[in-house]
Amino acid sequence: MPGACVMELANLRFAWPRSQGDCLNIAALRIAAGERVFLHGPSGCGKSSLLSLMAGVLLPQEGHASLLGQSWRDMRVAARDRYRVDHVGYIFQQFNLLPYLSVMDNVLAPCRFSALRRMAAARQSGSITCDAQTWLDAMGLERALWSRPARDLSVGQQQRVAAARALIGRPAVVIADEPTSALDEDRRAAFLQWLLSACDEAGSTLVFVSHDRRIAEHFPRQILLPSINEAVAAEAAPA
Ligand SMILES: Nc1ncnc2c1ncn2[C@@H]1O[C@H](COP(=O)(O)OP(=O)(O)OP(=O)(O)O)[C@@H](O)[C@H]1O
Repeated sequence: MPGACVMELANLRFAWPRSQGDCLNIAALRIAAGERVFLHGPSGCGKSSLLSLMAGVLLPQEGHASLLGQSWRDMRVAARDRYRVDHVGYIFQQFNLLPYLSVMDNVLAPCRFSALRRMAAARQSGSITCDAQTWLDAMGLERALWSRPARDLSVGQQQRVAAARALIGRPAVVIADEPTSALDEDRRAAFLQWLLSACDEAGSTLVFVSHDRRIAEHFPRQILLPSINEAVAAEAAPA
């Protein structure tokens, strides 16, 4: 049984400033609570732009994008930023860790900005530090690394820290933009298993972007974002 609607896009049109045409033109897309969604398509088709619209980083020129029933357009910039950190854990392709901060402090960062995440983390695990430990353990990150600056870690280790940071405080949605592109095949498979299990544990909906169709089989729902000329998001048959 699909859960309540977490994300909704309707009659959405988005164009980058000074671009020739529309980047995205999506009639309808709904993502339900607890879904595992694999979003794919060729380079430049608009996957990262779509994630930014889902997370309220960008606003469409036309149509509607909402998270948990709240339209991004109805919020001012500061309110959008707060709402995003409250409800979205974002894993970036380049991790975006603060290199001079420890692994633990990087993971705790969302709790510094979001009272909601802070309270959820403390309620679930007893303290925000214990919640950070939960997710670092869930992502298989060795304890000896937790006090090290993020810049000392390997690419694969940094990506796991980024995932733990996304999961702390159990946000409604985890968005992952090409999180495995810098990992070799073994590390990619392990990262994916850790992330899927951790999202189950957190009860977070997962929207995962990748070029790599081999990953698709791990996701019950796959969405193909065709080239911008076709300008329609279509549900793809399972790979
Ligand atoms: N900041 C920007 N300003 C102007 N145009 C942009 C900007 N970011 C992306 N675009 C354009 O929007 C289109 C979609 O880009 P986007 O990064 O969303 O695609 P993508 O599917 O994620 O690509 P990739 O798989 O290569 O990461 C591209 O034509 C790109 O050149």
